[in-house]
Amino acid sequence: MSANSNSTNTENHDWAKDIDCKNVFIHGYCKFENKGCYFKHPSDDSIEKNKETKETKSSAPLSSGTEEGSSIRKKFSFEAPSFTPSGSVASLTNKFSTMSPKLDEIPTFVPTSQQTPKKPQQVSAESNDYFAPPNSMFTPSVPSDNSQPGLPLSAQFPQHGTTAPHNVVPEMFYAQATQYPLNYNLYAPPPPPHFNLHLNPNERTVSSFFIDDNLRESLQKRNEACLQTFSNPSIPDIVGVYHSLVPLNNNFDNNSARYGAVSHMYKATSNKDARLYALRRIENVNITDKQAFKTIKAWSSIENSNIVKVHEAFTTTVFGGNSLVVAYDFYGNAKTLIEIHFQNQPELITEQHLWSYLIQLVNALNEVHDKGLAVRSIDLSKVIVTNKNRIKLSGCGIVDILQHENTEDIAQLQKKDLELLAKLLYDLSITSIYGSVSFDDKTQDQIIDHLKFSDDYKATLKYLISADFNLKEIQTRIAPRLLDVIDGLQNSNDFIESQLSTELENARLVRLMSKLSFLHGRPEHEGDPNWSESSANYPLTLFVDYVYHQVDERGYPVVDLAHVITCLNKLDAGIEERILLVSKDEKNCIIISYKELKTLIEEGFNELRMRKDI
Ligand SMILES: Nc1ncnc2c1ncn2[C@@H]1O[C@H](COP(=O)(O)OP(=O)(O)OP(=O)(O)O)[C@@H](O)[C@H]1O
Repeated sequence: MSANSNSTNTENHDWAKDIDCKNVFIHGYCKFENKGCYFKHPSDDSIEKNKETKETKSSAPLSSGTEEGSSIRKKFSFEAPSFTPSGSVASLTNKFSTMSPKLDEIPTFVPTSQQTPKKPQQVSAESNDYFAPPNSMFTPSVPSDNSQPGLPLSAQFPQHGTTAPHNVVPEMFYAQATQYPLNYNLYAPPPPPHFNLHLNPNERTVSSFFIDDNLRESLQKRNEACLQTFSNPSIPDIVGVYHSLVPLNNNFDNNSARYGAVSHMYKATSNKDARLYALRRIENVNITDKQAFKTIKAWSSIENSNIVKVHEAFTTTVFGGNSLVVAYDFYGNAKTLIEIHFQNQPELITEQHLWSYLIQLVNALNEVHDKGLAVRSIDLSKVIVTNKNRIKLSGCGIVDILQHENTEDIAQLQKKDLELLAKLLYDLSITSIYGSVSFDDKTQDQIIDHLKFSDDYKATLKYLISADFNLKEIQTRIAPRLLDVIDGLQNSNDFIESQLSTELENARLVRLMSKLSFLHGRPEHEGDPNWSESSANYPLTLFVDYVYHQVDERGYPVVDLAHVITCLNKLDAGIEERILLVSKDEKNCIIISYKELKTLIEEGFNELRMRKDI
């Protein structure tokens, strides 16, 4: 019964004639119209019009090809830019139409996967009509400056976590819902800290059982970089004892010639020990004198945490023309200081960074100079960052080979190292005031005065650029700061160790779960008296139900990871605690300790392994 029609005919209802009928608003029509409802109804004409519109909308599928579909998508593209099931677009549209539809007129929601797949159109950066299947890695984006035609594949195709170039045909992503290695972007980030549950001291969240998200992501990226493969006819299959070369240069400016010749970096696998190595190749160098390699032995004997270890150097013609190749330790996903602090999304340089870099570089130089060598290539592009704030000199030994005829005194070369160190620190420091201070007509000392760092740091930097310092003196100067760096390193070490210990537990549990899975539910155990309800092994079946198959009082599955992990931990430890195991039909009931269960598993698993020998 319409609320609107409750009034009697004797009353004057003129006051209602300009007020829209709520039935039309709620149901789309008023069944009391012309039957006593005094409120305003839309004219018959407009109802017909609306009906027609609704029918067209619900019958025409909103495919990417229809004009209507694309106009609707454009209209709402800022709300749902990536993936909008057509049904929900239609219902949104209906919501915005003058007249709301009846419930049964709202088009049914059809998930995209059930529709006949349509060939996606070429995506252009100008268009907002993105197609991004759920779980895909494809994120439409404005092209990155690096994406140029003609570049090697690795440069053109997005790495995980980076944006895709705009001219990618999404077809290839269409078929790739699942990929290996995993797309770590699919891991949901933890909620903001203020959403965290207030836990009692004895309670833990599920994430606390596993490795920290950021650490896991960075390790995965590193593994992914190690597993990366590349195939291109321009790269030889085998170089010396190395094969499976993958170019590492993100910078395709072949004119950059820091060694006076064009250089390339590759990841490669050694045929000798199957380990990964970083090969630096210098193009077009003709070295015939064996004496050129005389320092390589000394370089390869250096083992320092701030120097990338040198392994060997040789010349080759497999790239076409003469090339010098030097093999180094490989660090997955390492970035140069330029890449970290000047490119893409540059990391802001803080005083903490600068002290830490200075201390690490002094450590590296100390070792090199003690061995009677000089680095001769300290440059922002020749220092790699292998972990947070952890840097290493990456191009050692090359200049010695390329300039073997240079007869300069080693003391002179070592002094130049110090100048290069000072220049590197100065270049990094002044980036913090780029744009805010004009460098014209200013001496380096005056520019340093503008830095927003501590007086201590500014004084040290001025001392470094005075070009009149030696390594021992600088070591004394930076000594007080060493404690901060050591503190940071120890904290990071403790953190990583604690994370490692959580993974250690997981590995233990995986072993245990594997043993359980080997035993439980084996088809050949069906009808086997050793696994019947009266057998000694029966508690294992009940235990698996107890751990994984519990239901709550309403019959819903209990999905409680904490329960699973607690039970498995107790089982692995084989403690004396006893549990009550009840069969599904509640007819059997067993009280058993974790210790006894553990013995059953061990015996069952050993028996399984022995079976083939019998
Ligand atoms: N030992 C290594 N292990 C892993 N990656 C490395 C190693 N040495 C360098 N890289 C990486 O290889 C890439 C190219 O290094 P390279 O030194 O050629 O830098 P660049 O900026 O291209 O220098 P240049 O302009 O001299 O070519 C960088 O991303 C760098 O982080």
